[in-house]
Amino acid sequence: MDETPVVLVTGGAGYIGSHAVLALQDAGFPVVVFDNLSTGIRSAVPDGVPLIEGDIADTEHVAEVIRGFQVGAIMHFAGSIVVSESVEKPLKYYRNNTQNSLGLIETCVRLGVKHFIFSSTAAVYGEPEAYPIDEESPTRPINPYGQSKLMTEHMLRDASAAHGLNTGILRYFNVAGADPAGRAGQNTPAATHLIKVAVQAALGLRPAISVFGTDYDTPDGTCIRDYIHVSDLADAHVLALRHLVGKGGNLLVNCAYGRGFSVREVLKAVEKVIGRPLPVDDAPRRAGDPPALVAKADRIHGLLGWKPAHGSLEEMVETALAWERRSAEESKARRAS
Ligand SMILES: NC(=O)c1ccc[n+]([C@@H]2O[C@H](COP(=O)([O-])OP(=O)(O)OC[C@H]3O[C@@H](n4cnc5c(N)ncnc54)[C@H](O)[C@@H]3O)[C@@H](O)[C@H]2O)c1
Ligand SMILES: O=c1ccn([C@@H]2O[C@H](COP(=O)(O)OP(=O)(O)O[C@H]3O[C@H](CO)[C@@H](O)[C@H](O)[C@H]3O)[C@@H](O)[C@H]2O)c(=O)[nH]1
Repeated sequence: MDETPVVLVTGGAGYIGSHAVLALQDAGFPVVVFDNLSTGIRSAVPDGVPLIEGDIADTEHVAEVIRGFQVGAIMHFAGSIVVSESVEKPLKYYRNNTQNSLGLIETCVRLGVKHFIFSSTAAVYGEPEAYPIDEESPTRPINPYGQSKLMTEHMLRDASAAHGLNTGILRYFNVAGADPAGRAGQNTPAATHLIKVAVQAALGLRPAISVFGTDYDTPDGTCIRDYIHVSDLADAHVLALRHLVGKGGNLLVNCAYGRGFSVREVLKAVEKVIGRPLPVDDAPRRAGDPPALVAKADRIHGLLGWKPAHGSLEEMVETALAWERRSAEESKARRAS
């Protein structure tokens, strides 16, 4: 058994994928990144890691890379990720998240790649009837993004049963923060994520931050989410891969800490870190947003022995802020030269 197979990371030039690449490297796995750079950036891929620029829709290109690098495992991060956009452009999401995943899964089965780890999402749960949400909670997505991901989960489950593919389905809750050592962060300039937008507003890179919806049925009227630090999430991927390599089979886990913060609580944490008020305005609800998503996260601890190391909201804000500040300084220096 090859205990450290070569890992093909689709979407490895993106936010979470680039942190997973670092975690894989730190753990001694050889890595290849495959990315079309639609939202990812070249510089997010560490020196020495091959970056193959291509689209996962091009299954022959993917197959060539799998053969060429003798890939033994896939971590599939590539996808379209903005919930509200998925409501406006659902077919983009079914194409990029569902159809392109189908092509990738088929290619893996055809070429005998043994392990497949998939970036799924809390959005598969829709508007849960009970909290906290465990992995057996009903999956009834309320937006095309969540639906497009759930369909991929089903394909993986069935492909595993029929073809013996080992699968790890990781349902991420809200991912935030940046590598504490400053090696990676969230680069997407048009990112829509709350903590990213808030730290950009804190640095004056945006005029203000809007609170989308203040009339939800939650204690302060704003949406509640279970935020997870991206480096803890990246570590969970390495543990999931080791689990599949060692034991085979299938894994379905929530990736979260099991506690929720409202939008207003997050903005307060940012204000505490920067030591002054943020420019905040109240705005209408955003399409496709469920009021609350908070996980039961016992399974990931039990099955993988996962021990989060960066769980405080302050650390998520601080690392995101440090990354944003550095990126802003670097682009200022580039413009000046
Ligand atoms: N960010 C979150 O809070 C969150 C939560 C749950 C699940 N996820 C999932 O995690 C994964 C990574 O998300 P992220 O936040 O890093 O997003 P991201 O946009 O930073 O990364 C996605 C990467 O995939 C690449 N890509 C997209 N389509 C591609 C294609 N057809 N072929 C090749 N490359 C392609 C992009 O260039 C980018 O580098 C996504 O699948 C997303 O659905 C993210
Ligand atoms: O400028 C902003 C940005 C966000 N929000 C609110 O903050 C919460 C979190 O939003 P955001 O950070 O955009 O994340 P989500 O829409 O919850 O989606 C993220 O988390 C999901 C899992 O819970 C993943 O599936 C998605 O890919 C990922 O984008 C929501 O209530 C938003 O309405 C604001 O009020 N103002």
